[in-house]
Amino acid sequence: MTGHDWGYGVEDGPSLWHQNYPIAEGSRQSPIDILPQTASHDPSLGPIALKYDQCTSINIANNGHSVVVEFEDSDDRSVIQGGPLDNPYRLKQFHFHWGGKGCRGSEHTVEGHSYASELHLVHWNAVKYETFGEAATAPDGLAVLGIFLETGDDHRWLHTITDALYMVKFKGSVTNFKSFNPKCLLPSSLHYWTYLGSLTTPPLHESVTWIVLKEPIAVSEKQPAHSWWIPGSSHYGWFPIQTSQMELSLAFAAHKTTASTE
Ligand SMILES: NS(=O)(=O)c1ccc(C(=O)N2CCc3cc(O)c(O)cc3[C@@H]2c2ccccc2)cc1
Ligand SMILES: [Zn+2]
Repeated sequence: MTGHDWGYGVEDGPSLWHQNYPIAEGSRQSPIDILPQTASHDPSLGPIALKYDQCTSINIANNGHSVVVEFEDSDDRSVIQGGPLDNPYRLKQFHFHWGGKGCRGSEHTVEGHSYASELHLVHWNAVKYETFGEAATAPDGLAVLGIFLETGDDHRWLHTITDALYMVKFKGSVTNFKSFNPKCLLPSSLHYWTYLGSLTTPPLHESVTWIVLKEPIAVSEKQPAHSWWIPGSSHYGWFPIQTSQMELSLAFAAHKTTASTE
C-alpha cells in the first residue's frame, strides 16, 4: 500500500484513482449524496449502540492522507453494534476529512449540501475475521460511523486533537495519544442513515457498512481559524490548527468527563 500513488491533486485525484484501483468503478462505491426523501425507512433497523467507555487510544499518526488516531483493538472493549450490524465491530481508528482552504471537506453530502468536515470512526468485524486487513477486504468486514462537522460553537474537546496535530506535521510521523475517548465527539442524537459502500480512499475496498449520523457536531470558526498544508503529505491536509498550543497532557488531564449519549 504505497501512500503516494494517489492523492487529491490534479494528477492523482479521485477521478484518476480507477487507473490503479479499478474497483473505483464498482457497484457500491462511497461517498454518496444522501437524499433523505428517497431513503426508505426500515422498521427492522434498531438503534446503534456505542460502547466506548473502555476506549484505549494509542497514538496519532499522519499517514500522508489524513491524521489518524489508532486504538487498541485486541479485544471488544470499544465496539459499535445494533442498527444494521449483525454483531459487534471493534473500533480501530478514527480520522477526519477536511476541505481545502475555505472549502467544505465532507465526503458524504446531504441533498448536495457539503459540511465543513467529516469524522470517520472505523470499526472491523472481529467475530468473523482474524485481522483488520482481512476484514477490510470482506463485504461485511468494516463498519464506519460518519459524523458531519459544522461550523458553530467552540467544540470543547476538538482542540485536544487539533493541538496534537502540531506533533504529526509530517507524513509518517506518529506520536503518543493516550486516553482519548471519542465519545466526546458524538452528537446528542444517534439517528442515522445506513447503506452498503466502500472505503472512500484507495484501495476503495467494497467492505464498509456505512452508518452516517443525521445530526452534525459543531466546531467553532476559531478552531479551523487558519489552516496549513501538512508538508510531506500527498493530500492537501488543511487541518484546523488552534493558535493556543495547549500541553497535550494538560488537555487530557481535563478530559475525564465523558459526554452523555442517549
Ligand atoms: N475514509 S474511510 O472509508 O473511512 C477509510 C477507512 C479505512 C481506511 C484505511 O484504514 N486504509 C486505507 C488507506 C490506507 C493508507 C495507508 O497509507 C495505510 O498505511 C493504510 C491504509 C488503510 C488500508 C490499507 C490497505 C487495506 C486496508 C486498509 C481508509 C479510509
Ligand atoms: Zn474517511
